[in-house]
Amino acid sequence: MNALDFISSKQLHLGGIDSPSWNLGAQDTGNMIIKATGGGAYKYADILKARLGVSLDKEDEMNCLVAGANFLLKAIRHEAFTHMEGRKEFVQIDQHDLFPFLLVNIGSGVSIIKVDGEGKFQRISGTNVGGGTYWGLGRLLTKCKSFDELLELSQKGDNSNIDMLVGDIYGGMDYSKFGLSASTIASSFGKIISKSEELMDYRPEDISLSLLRMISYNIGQISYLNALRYDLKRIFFGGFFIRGHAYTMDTISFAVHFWSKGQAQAMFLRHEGFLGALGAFMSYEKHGLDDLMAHQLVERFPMGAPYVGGKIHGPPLHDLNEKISWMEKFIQKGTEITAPVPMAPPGTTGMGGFERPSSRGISLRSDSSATLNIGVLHLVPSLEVFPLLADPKKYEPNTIDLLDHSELEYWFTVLSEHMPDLVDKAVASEGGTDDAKRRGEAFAHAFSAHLARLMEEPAAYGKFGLANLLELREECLREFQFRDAYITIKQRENEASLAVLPDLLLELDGMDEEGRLLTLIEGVLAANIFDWGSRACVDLYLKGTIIEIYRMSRKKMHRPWRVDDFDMFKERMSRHREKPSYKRALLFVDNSGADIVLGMLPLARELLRRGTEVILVGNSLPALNDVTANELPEIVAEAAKHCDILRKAAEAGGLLFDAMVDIEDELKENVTSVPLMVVENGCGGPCIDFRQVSSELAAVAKDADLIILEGMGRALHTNLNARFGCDALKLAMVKNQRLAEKLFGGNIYDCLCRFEPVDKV
Ligand SMILES: CC(C)(COP(=O)(O)O)[C@@H](O)C(=O)NCCC(=O)O
Ligand SMILES: [Mn+2]
Repeated sequence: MNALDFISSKQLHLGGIDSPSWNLGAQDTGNMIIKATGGGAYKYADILKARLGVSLDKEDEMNCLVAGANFLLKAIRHEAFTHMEGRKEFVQIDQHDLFPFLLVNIGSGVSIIKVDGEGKFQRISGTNVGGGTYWGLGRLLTKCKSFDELLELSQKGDNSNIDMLVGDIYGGMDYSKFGLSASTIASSFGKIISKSEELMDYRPEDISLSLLRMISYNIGQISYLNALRYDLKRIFFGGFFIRGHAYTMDTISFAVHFWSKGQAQAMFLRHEGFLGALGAFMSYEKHGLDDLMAHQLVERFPMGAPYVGGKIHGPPLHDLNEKISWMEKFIQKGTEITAPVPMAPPGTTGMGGFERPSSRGISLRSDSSATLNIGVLHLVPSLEVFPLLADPKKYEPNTIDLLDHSELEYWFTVLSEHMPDLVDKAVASEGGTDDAKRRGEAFAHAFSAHLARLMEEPAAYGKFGLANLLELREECLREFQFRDAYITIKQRENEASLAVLPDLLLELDGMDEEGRLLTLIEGVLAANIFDWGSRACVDLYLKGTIIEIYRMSRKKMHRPWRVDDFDMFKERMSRHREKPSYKRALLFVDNSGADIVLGMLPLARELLRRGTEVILVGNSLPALNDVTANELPEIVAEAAKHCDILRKAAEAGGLLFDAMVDIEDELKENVTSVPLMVVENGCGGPCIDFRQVSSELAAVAKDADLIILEGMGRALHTNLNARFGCDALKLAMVKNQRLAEKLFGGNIYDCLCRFEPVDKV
């Protein structure tokens, strides 16, 4: 009822109060049909019609379940995971090798479905002993008021008080001939028959645990036997009974593992609670979602649910303050529900039965109470897999695995400590108004709540690497309408760097080719120090001007660098004297200011001078002080004022169309240069995931034979281990002590110049 009031008050069924139908005041819902499935589609049809005027179009439950599962497994990265002894491990299913599989839906009863393809499935078996049995018997035998309460209770139980164990029969010994340990359950609830106690004499915790184990093992066993019948290796479990409950998943996994002797694997789905609803949604005709691919979907984790694509769906709010206070309440709520569920002290779960599935600590808690781990899927049809990845299936962008708790803890601290400075910059970027301050505070709350959630459960958002975490921070800023937190800093640094560019170019032009190439690479590495995302660098900026820091950084460029493939690169660059070494180079640029102006642009100029087409690849959206693709043409235009090579190339690449009004006619006629172009990468964070890049980038990449990745985000945090189908040069200064130690046994400010030719030089 509350939900209906809520929907109706905000007219959500009409698309929200800011939809055109709301503005027109015409709330004609006469023809509005919503696809629905399951028992609820029957139960709530009348009331939905009466309250909202919406009719339900009922879809077959089994069809929907299968369609939902197929969609998730094909379209969502790392949708499936295993859960053994409290450890969640994500599994990447190859969408071309998905079928056949067994889908076990555990609702009140259990359906066991063999899925052979899209719309091709068979209900091969089932059992009437399911979630309803657990809840029904549990309610009778304990005083629990809810299913979740019953589950929570089981975590504090000891089933050896209820179940008859092998050890009870054999005087505490194993029945080793059949591999049955003393703690194996011989008979669920069997111990009760030999005692005279009444129900009230048994602990509800123990009863709940025995029940849960009895039912979960039974389902696991029946499922495995069915998998065996059809020679299926993969079993996916879903349905109301599981609802992300770690202990239930462990028990089922254990049963499948035990009976199959490790041959079959129980898997679970991150979004399993949505199978039916998704399937019903998929049944709309012509929604164009049939051929969705994982690379076109971006999962985001907004904290302020009412912000969707910058629009606010919520009660009629009059000004931003109201939105923020609403949001703050929501965030408050979000933080509360991330508080860990109190756990039973270790050892009290004296489990018998199959060897005790030992879930570790807080991972026993149910995910179902935490709403923050469900992302919002954004369809971005223009995203594509980068065509130059050597093997997209093997590609893993993140170098650091945040599922490693010590890593997560470290980065949690780094990002938390960086928050005050980031909020300062963000607030200043929006004029430092009271409104900006409030949003700054709300942003800090939201991002902290995400961090807390992940600390509590590292796998809460699926397979989440450092790149995702850094992007999440940018998404949070955008969610609170900070368009570009470092805009002023970026502009200031661009100006200062452009002012000294002519001198640098003059110096470079006085060098021979070999010396120049080295100076240029040194220049890129040195200028990569301008990184407002690094704590150490931000501290440095308090001590000197941009140019002073740049000079100091240049002076410290002693070779050999920590990773130093320069000679190999130099050799490759001078291989063909008569024709260009490379036809087309993609330069993945990083920071604004000296980094782009005094580092990457001069390197681009060198490549152009040697006859290589250059494409500068910039971020689609701002992230820290990274230069965006939008900002690049203006920077190039300014630089081109001091340099013929850049000017001609930029003209050839169509970059100077508006910017250069004062080009002389003779120059215009004499466009013989190879082009310099700019494309966006499709990213909104400081790293790059090559499984999802802009189609524009994918298109120009097809003819590229060199890629240069610059900066920590793009060449270290991500892609350090990535292999490409063309030559790759990875350039970065390591601006973090721990990372330098961990990756290279080195120190902060060490440099990486890694050259990875496809054919060895
Ligand atoms: C956010 C960054 C990846 C940006 O580095 P960049 O790509 O600009 O070289 C980097 O600054 C970083 O990892 N910072 C956090 C670690 C620290 O403050 O030491
Ligand atoms: Mn950067």
